[in-house]
Amino acid sequence: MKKFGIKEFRLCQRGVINAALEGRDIVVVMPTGGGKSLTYQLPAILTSGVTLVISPLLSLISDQVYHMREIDVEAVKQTGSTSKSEQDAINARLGWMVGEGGKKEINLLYCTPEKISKSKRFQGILQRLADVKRLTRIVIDEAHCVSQLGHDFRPDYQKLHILRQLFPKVPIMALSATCPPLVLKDLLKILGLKGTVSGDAADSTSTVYFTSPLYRPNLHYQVLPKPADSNKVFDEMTKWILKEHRNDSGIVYCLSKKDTEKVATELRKRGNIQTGVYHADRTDKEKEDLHGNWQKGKIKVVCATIAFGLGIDKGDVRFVIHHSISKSLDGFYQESGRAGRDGKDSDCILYYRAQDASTLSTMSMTDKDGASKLHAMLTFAQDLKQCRKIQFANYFSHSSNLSITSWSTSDLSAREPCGHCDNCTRPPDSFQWKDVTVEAWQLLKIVEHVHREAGNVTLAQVVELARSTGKGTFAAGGGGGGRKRGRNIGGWGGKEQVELDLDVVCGGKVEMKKEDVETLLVELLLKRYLREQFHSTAYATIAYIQPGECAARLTRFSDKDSLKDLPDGSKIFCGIRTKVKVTKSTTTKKSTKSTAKASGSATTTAKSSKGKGKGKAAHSTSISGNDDNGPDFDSDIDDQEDDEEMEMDFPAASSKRKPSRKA
Ligand SMILES: Nc1ncnc2c1ncn2[C@@H]1O[C@H](COP(=O)(O)OP(=O)(O)OP(=O)(O)O)[C@@H](O)[C@H]1O
Repeated sequence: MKKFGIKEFRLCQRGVINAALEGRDIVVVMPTGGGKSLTYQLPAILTSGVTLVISPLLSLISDQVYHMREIDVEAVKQTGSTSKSEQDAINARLGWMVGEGGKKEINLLYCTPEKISKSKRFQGILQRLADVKRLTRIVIDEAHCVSQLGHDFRPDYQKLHILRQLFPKVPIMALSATCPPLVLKDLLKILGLKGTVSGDAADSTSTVYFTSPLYRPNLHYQVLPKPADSNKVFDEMTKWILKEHRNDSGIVYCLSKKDTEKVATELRKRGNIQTGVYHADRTDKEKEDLHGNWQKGKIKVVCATIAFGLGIDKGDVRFVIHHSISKSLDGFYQESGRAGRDGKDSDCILYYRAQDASTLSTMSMTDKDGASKLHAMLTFAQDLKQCRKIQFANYFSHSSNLSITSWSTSDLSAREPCGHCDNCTRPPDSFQWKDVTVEAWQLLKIVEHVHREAGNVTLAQVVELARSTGKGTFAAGGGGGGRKRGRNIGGWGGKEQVELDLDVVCGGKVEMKKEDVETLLVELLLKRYLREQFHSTAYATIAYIQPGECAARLTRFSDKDSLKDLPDGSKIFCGIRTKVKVTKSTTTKKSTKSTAKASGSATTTAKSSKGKGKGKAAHSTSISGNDDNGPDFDSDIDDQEDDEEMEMDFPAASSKRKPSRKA
């Protein structure tokens, strides 16, 4: 333990290590940063022979090998990018281990799944080691990747079923941070493992299953309002970092490659913060340099897309900021979970502006269950009342069938509030739980009217219309699907600017701040009073707002006054921020004031919607994989040529797929 610099075991580490030393098949599900690596690294140096570790990413493998060598553990890697001479040297050492030995034994042999499935030569070497009982155990990191039911399916992981066939006597250890019951069942089947028993009731043949609480009390969650003006966002982010984490390491997750560059530049410019950039278009050399400089502390804050992170072994990340919401709560949990892996207090900050919902929804529309996943993320971001821990627990117990008890710790049950997230510490007068039935009715009447006139409006345009004084206009004739659908003005595709008289349509202007109207619109989308209709042009995909299946519950009323008699259960309530928010410095346990105001415009990908209203208000998003504004789903997978066969690039996995280019 001294070698690894740790004083005591965490969570179920001791149990896993003992089971590994007994040569059992094991499945370990521990949260990100829980300390899974130690559970095979320690047994690897306590037993003779080689521990084979299969890992999905080259960067993760390099990181692990680097750290092991730093503490004098004999770790090597065999991937498609390992040079021929290095491979020969490693193979020679493995050959000695099969024979008399005599040279320094290899403890840990890291490789990619491709190396196993595609290199017969490598399989042959492992076979010889197994024959003489020198292949001590096989570790499969991120093991949920074997299952198509999980969110990170990798076809080459599925081919790992050959391990049990080739090496039936070598124990297998499958590690994951996210393994819902169905994925676990699939994983056991694919890897040829027997049914599971828990660590404390382990009979001698079953697979031993260890799981740890998913709740990490050292992570302090806050959702901060994202200002409309992107310069204000940069100002506030800079101030926050300098005040709370001046010399700490952190990550800022951004939606697009372009955003990562911009955020890095602005933080450097405004606060002299040592930033680095990571996304799929960076060269291997640039990525490697960044890793090195980040580990050494020369770079403090990495501004990155989600391509950065899986398996990054840096314990002292004191904060993770999301510049925009993630596409799912699963993604957000994983990304923010890269903070505080050393167990110390760390901050997870989400900058949220309701209008970002439009950007994200166009990006998620091609994903399987994209809309429902995004809705869960939005529900989390909009919620100003319920403890973040309880929200996570509820979400994961429903979406993944994970037992609610996964969120219990020895001193806190899953249903008890954490006491330190923004919602637990929010001063009661900083937000109002407001009856907004009248405003909701007004917005629905506007959307209904536009729809009836065969018009198309985006979320931003509804906000503009609702708050306009006098008469607003919208573009009709775009095939909005209403009664007057197909209205063709001035030839093919022509559109007519139609006036909307707020007094007539909904009894006047909506008396709410812009950002509150945005928030209410998202609330109405989440509650199915509104729905989104996607429209693809040659340049972008646009999310238009239309009446949803529940709209008639309110639109059946012809005037505001009739709403007064609605029972409370039929009214619409929404959490509205009322004044300057007090944020807590979770690391220093001090209180600090955020100057954030809940106003704002999307800083994301607004493109001209070509004739849809006035370009400024139209909110649309490109989902082209080549577009620099697009999301970044690359990962540093092993795609180098192997000694015998080409290790193919991973075909697009469900959640890592680059969205198809819209022609
Ligand atoms: N018992 C312990 N005490 C203190 N620190 C520990 C302990 N075990 C592990 N760590 C540290 O915790 C950090 C995270 O460990 P590790 O990389 O193994 O997490 P993980 O579970 O593999 O996470 P991920 O799912 O992100 O890969 C590392 O910096 C590691 O050194």
